[in-house]
Amino acid sequence: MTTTSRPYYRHGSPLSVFNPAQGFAANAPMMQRIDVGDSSDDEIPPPMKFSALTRALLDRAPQLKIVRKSSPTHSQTATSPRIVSVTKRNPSSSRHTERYASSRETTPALEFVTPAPASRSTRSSASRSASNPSPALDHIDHDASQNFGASQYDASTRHMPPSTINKTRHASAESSAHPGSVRVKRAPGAFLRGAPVRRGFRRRESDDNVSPHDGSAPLSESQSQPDHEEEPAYSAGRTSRADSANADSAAVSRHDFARSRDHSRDVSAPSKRDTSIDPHRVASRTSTRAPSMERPARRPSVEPHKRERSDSRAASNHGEGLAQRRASNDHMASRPAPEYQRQTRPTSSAQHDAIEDQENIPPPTFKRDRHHDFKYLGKPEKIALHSRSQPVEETPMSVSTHQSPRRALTAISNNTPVRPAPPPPPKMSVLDAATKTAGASTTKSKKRRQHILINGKLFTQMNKVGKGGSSDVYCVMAENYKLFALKKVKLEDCDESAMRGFKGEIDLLEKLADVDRVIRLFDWELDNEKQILSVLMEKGDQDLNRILTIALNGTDPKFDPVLTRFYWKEMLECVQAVHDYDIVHSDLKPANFLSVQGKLKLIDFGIANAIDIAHTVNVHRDSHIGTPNYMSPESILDTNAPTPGSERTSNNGSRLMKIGKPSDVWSLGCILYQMVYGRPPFAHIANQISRIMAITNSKVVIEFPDRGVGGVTVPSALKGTLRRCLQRDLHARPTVKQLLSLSDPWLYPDVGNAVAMNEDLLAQIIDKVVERCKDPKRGIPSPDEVKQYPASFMSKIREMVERDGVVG
Ligand SMILES: Nc1ncnc2c1ncn2[C@@H]1O[C@H](COP(=O)(O)OP(=O)(O)OP(=O)(O)O)[C@@H](O)[C@H]1O
Repeated sequence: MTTTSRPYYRHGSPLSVFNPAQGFAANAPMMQRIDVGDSSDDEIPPPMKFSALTRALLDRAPQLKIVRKSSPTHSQTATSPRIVSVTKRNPSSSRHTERYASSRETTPALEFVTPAPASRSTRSSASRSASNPSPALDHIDHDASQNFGASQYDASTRHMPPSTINKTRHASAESSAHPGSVRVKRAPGAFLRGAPVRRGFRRRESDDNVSPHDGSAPLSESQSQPDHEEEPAYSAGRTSRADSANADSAAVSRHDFARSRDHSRDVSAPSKRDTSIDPHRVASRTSTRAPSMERPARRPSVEPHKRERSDSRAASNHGEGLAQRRASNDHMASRPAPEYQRQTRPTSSAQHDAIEDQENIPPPTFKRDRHHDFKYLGKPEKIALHSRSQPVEETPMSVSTHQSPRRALTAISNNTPVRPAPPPPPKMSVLDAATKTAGASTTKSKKRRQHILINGKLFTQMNKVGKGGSSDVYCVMAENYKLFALKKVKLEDCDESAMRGFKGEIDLLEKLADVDRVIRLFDWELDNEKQILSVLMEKGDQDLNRILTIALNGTDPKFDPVLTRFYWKEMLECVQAVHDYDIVHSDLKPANFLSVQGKLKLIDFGIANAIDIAHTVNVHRDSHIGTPNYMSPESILDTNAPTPGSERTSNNGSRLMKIGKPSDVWSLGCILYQMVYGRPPFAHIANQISRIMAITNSKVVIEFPDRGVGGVTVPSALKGTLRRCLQRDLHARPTVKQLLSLSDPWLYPDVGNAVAMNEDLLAQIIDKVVERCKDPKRGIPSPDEVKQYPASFMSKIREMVERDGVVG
């Protein structure tokens, strides 16, 4: 799309009324707003009347050109020469050559330079001719631009290759075809009112952007960059374009035009290209733009002084403008061609004529099918509805449906109430939220990460692993990442006996430091200020109480002889280790056996003591002793039945009792009983006092059922071990050393010549003996023969076990 000054008015054309004699100047805004680029320009003008001299020259020359140069008074305006070229060979083409004078005629003969009438800025539908498949029209376009003298062009046009004009226009006109052209209604009534009636105008993107792939002539750098040149308000060298814009935004009447001109600065909407030039300015305009002007319409008018300034800027900023054009060209080239630009262009003259004929029908701007319209423009329907809701007649601005959704939304938001504020952003990042621990866990986490110094060595306190009657046990990590157990004993509530007990425990642990079956003591520290005794020990995995709880309280618990035997032997090993040091633990219970890497170890020597020569030891017990389930009768009797005046009362009032190694054996027997039957021997007695009385009362018989947990048969050897350990007579109890001996049938059932026996096997043996006795031939067996029977039967049973794997 381009604008050229055309001094020629068709005879009889409504535009002919605008001549200087009638007060209309070529540069009058109204004139600039008139776009004669419509197809009406293509009408064949009436034949010209030539003088005699002219006709003589025409007769002489094979071809004649009449060039009308602008008059001096109009030369400063954008007045272009009018070149009339007459070609003899093809008279019919005069129609076109009259519109687009060509200097490339191969045989120019004569040229008449005639003063051009008052020029008017017109918007030439050069693209139409450029898009015309006719080669003649193509070169005519080019030549026409070449013939425009420098003085006749504004500054911007001067720097632009002539083809720019054609290129700019042809793509839009051809690709968008009917809806995009400027329409000047030539209704007689409208012209009588003094101005052509603008039926509608659509400025499309294709007017400014030329797709390099739309099949037209190759684009030069300038050709593809008319945008910055065309905007008078924001870039230099846009006079031509500004004229075009003025024409685009033609008002219906002079009154309308004047109004639009008065408010041109305020109400003019920048074209879409403006956003690429200065988004801020566009945004500011958008904010003040009336709803009807939300579309980037062309300026209704451009004041003359502004155009002059644009012209001067065009000259000085040509280099900059060129760079902008290049950048814009790259940008536009990278943009996908809109759908309408990909429309099939007519290639035949018939098609071209069909397009030309469309000017005679009402412009489709106001009667176009909505869906078709926006399919054609590639715009959302919502935007189209909004845009078209603005009646053209009520605004001096041209209303176009060509607007970006962004602009439409902006305008809508300006007219809508303030939207509710969005929800506040999250106060913390996703990572913070994911890693955050809230509430008590945070406190615990901080405590876990507490650093502790024990005799100058730094440890990191971690989780708590156990809790006793007077202490808490934590897992701590040394600087070498090894884990230890730290037992923290609160001494503030402890009396002297308790303090003595803790001191005795440390002494014993230091004494048993080399004993593998005793938890190892590494270090200890007494904090007198905080009254805390810290004991750093080897860390165990879990105590036997937890192991038994899991095994006995699980689903379908069953007595497991193998596992029981294993832990029984482990416990014996631990107790044997301390008994070897003549130390009585005196508080054996499952919780004091700790599993460390599969091996049980003893902990909690708080009331343990070295034994005296009499194999008894004075043990100080206070009230904090827990459940009596594992307490031996002698320890209970001594505790519960002190004899007045006896030595069983200590100086500080605590109970004093003499207990020895047999007491630990009783306690071991209680633990074994629990493993077989699921509970200690007297745990079924709910009342605590009754339970203690039952333990000490020799008349209360301890039951040893044949079936253990889950109905599993309890081996006789196991029951034998239980019966021996749980004797109230401490002297009758076996020692730990005996329980560990290879002769123990429970711990070592297959040791020696012993074989497993059951009732079936025994019945077979008895049947054999009876049969032998009933044999009349052999008679009653002799005494010597009877003496051989045991060895004979044992041999056969072993053979049977080895052969069949089972007895019987
Ligand atoms: N070295 C250790 N490694 C792992 N856990 C331990 C360790 N020492 C103790 N525990 C856990 O802590 C619990 C209490 O320990 P301990 O019996 O020594 O404390 P206590 O205050 O003496 O208890 P009690 O009231 O029986 O005298 C144990 O049952 C065990 O689960």
